[in-house]
Amino acid sequence: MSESARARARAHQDQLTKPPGSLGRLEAIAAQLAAIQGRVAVEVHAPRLCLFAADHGVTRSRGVSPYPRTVTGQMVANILAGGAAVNALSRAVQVELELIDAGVDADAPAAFEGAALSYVHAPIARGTRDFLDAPAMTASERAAALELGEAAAARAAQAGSTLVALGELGIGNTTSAAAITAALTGRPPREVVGPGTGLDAEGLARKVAVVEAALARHELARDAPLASDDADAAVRVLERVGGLELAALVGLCLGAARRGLAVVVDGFITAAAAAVAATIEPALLGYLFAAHRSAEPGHRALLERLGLRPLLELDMRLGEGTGALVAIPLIRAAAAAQREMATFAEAAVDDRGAVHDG
Ligand SMILES: Cc1cc2ncn([C@H]3O[C@H](COP(=O)(O)O)[C@@H](O)[C@H]3O)c2cc1C
Ligand SMILES: O=C(O)c1cccnc1
Repeated sequence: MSESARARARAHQDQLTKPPGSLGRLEAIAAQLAAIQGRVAVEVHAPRLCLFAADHGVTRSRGVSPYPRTVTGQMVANILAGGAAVNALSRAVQVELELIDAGVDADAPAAFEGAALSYVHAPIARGTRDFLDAPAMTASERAAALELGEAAAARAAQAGSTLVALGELGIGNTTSAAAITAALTGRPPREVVGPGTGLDAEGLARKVAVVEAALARHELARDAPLASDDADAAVRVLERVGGLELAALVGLCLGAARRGLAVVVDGFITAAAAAVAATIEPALLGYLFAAHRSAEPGHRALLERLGLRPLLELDMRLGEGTGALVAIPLIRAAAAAQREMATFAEAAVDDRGAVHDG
């Protein structure tokens, strides 16, 4: 992060042909990009959505999602065919899409044609273990998933991207995200567990009980938040109650920030991954943009922990990176204003307080 570039960006913004501060939060976005990129003439080049998919052991018999786990693999096929929300939105906002199978419980899909995306088939396991029985993943699976995310960051940087967006797919992953949220923030499960894809009241009560049991099983339940830099504890939480796509997203966040790329967080699930990553490496915080605030209740607690104010509030609760996608045009617009506008001097526009002789 370059605090001097941030200060220069702020000073430059006050020279541009507009009343000071009149581009509102777009100015804060552009100043943050300046700090990330170390220059005033910021740009959003080749933005890319990295969408990690994986299955969750907790979906086998616990009734935590209204949808069966087979939907994860079927949605992977749908994305490869170009028919998911993430395909339509990434086309609409012109963001590159990379889909990475980090651990889907399905056979490798047949060759695909037509959809404008790249696909990486690198499953670490056929989903996690049920975290009511055992840690969701082993230490070596966790390390491999972090590495998968790190490799995605390296590919994005290699392709010239200056911004990556976080996306996830995995039936049951709002349960994993809620367990992570409770463990990191110290909030009780009933406050951070939500309906996900649409559980009824009975299902919601079951899901709260599952998260409570998982926290007790792994001795993660606590009434206080995890220290903001307790890296070992954050890794432990990830291993015990996380998911392979979540661990890969942690690796992506860390790898992207290390390479000076901005990171756009999507909804509740990606925020859980970002919060784990920021506890491992607090310097990540300066690289994060929160795209929106999901309807899922635990998202608010995570945004508070991260100190992020979401750009949008659209009552979205889909995932796949869809909320991040709709926020990228705002970030792009903020960069364009800072880079392209004329100053008062360049445009010969009188600044405030200029005195006319008559
Ligand atoms: C058809 C379909 C498409 C999706 N795309 C994203 N999700 C989202 O919902 C899932 C998490 O919710 P839960 O924890 O309630 O299962 C994840 O796959 C997430 O990406 C979807 C869910 C469904 C059903
Ligand atoms: O906020 C999210 O990311 C979310 C919420 C529900 C289901 N899938 C994703």
